[in-house]
Parts: sequence; C-alpha cells; structure tokens
Amino acid sequence: MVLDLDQRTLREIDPDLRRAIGRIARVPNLLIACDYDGTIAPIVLDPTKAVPLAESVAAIRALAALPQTTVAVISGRALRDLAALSRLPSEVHLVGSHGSEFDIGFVERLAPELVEVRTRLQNAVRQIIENQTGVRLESKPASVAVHVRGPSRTSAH
Ligand SMILES: O=P(O)(O)OC[C@H]1O[C@H](O[C@H]2O[C@H](CO)[C@@H](O)[C@H](O)[C@H]2O)[C@H](O)[C@@H](O)[C@@H]1O
Repeated sequence: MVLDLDQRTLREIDPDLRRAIGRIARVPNLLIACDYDGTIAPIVLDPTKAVPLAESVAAIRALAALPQTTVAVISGRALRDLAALSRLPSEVHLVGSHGSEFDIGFVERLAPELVEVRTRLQNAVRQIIENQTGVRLESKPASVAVHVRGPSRTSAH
C-alpha cells in the first residue's frame, strides 16, 4: 500500500492511528469496504439526488488501483440505484440491499412468495403515507424505505 503523506503530516497523526495504518499497510490482501449514504455521499433531502463527494471518489479510485487491494461500497440502496448514483468504476465492487445484492440478477432470483410479500408491504405503506406531504416511498428489491426527512415533525409522526 502506498501512503502519499509527507513527513510533517505523518508526525501530526495520532501515534495509535499511525501504528494502525502501518499494520494495515503490511497485510497481504486488503479489503476496504465503506458505506454510501452519509459516508461518501452527504445526506440530502431527496434520496435520488445523493451523489458522492469528488474527494471520496478520488480516494476510492486510488485505493482500488492498488495491488492486493479490493474496494467495496456496501449500501442499503438497491444495487441499480447505487450504481447509477455513485457512477464508480467497475473495479469498485458495489453491493446493494444491505449486503444481499451482489448482482442485478438478485431481483430475478427472489422467490415468488418473497416478491408477493414485498408487493403487499409496498402497497400497505403506500396507503399509509398517501396525503403525507413530503413523505417519500423508496421501493427496493428486498425492502421498502419510507423517507420522513422532508415533512414537518407532525406528519413524520
Ligand atoms: O447503507 P447506506 O448506503 O448508508 O444507505 C442507507 C439508506 O440511505 C438512503 O437514505 C438516506 O440517505 C438519503 C439521501 O441522503 C436521505 O434523504 C435519507 O433521509 C437517508 O435515510 C437510501 O435512500 C436508503 O435506501 C438507504 O437504505
């Protein structure tokens, strides 16, 4: 692993952290896994507008280019949405649905009874939130998210 830090920066790093970085740098194979929302993409009101910080993308790309290093972004989002929003290169492994969705075929492999439960859940939630201003429903392959960040406290409750 190549650390692009000058001597002054290295001295300023907390000694425990410096030792930890040293240990990581010596492992034969390194897996770097990180979250998406609130980690590399700042939290925003509209979930469809959450894009990663340029600095985070640059760091992830640089890490993914290192030898013996695997980089993954693991998210609660649908894999398709994660790929479209993050626009990370193919050498970065994307995993959606809280670690269940490693490839797009996941959706087709879902058992019909699970699809049925998900559809019932989506319909029930849709009914509950209709007329709630600013509440958003996000349908995902294995779950449903209800976003209440936008509306007033009254309608969120
Ligand atoms: O596992 P993560 O990558 O952290 O995903 C967790 C959930 O993130 C998204 O929702 C959150 O971020 C939105 C955009 O900033 C924000 O509007 C929302 O209030 C947050 O809860 C995403 O929409 C979900 O599907 C993920 O499960």
